[in-house]
Amino acid sequence: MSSSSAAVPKHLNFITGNKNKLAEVQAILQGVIELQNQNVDLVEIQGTVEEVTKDKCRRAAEAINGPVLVEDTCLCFKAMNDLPGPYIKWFMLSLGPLQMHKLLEGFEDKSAQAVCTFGYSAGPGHEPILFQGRTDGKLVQSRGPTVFGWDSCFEYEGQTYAEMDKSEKNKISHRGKALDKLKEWLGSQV
Ligand SMILES: O=P(O)(O)OP(=O)(O)OP(=O)(O)OC[C@H]1O[C@@H](n2cnc3c(O)ncnc32)[C@H](O)[C@@H]1O
Ligand SMILES: [Mg+2]
Repeated sequence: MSSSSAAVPKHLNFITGNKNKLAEVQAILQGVIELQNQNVDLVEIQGTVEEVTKDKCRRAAEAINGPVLVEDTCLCFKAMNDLPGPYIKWFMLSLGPLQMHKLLEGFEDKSAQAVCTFGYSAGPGHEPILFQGRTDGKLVQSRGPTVFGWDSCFEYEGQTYAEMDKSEKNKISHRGKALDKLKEWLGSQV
């Protein structure tokens, strides 16, 4: 039997191999809930971001045999009907942040949307619950430190994510917005 209902967790076990993601999630959830981390290499299927995150969450719950939090991040270009979306990681690995803007060179519309989807499962057999945040911006030539993924080529209100202070990014970011929803859910559980 599959169920999403479960008591509110005392801590969250965030399964990710991405240190930069982990650092942001730790900063945003500080003082809200205790965060643990395990790095499990999870297969990521093809599909919509919701399908990818749910599947990732189920696999993580089975691998750990317990409650898990996972997250999948997309970068969607309007001119490309939302591609690369969940496949942005492979474009990042292949092009890197310095060449990413070339993807939209032939298009006038540089609009991009960053999408972050967290999935929480209370354990194997428990249906994942999703929390999603979206931030609109545009794809630009890299500006700022190239520390985290495509931060230096995603511009939001005149600044790239990489040019912002971390705390500033976390306030308006796709991840910050998704975690606002997770916090609201945690607060609503008794
Ligand atoms: O283990 P997981 O959590 O899956 O970590 P990952 O690095 O594989 O992450 P994703 O599958 O979600 O792929 C998203 C890609 O986008 C990058 N990314 C994620 N969040 C980002 C952010 O806030 N700013 C810039 N790049 C980001 C990340 O480095 C990946 O290349
Ligand atoms: Mg991944």
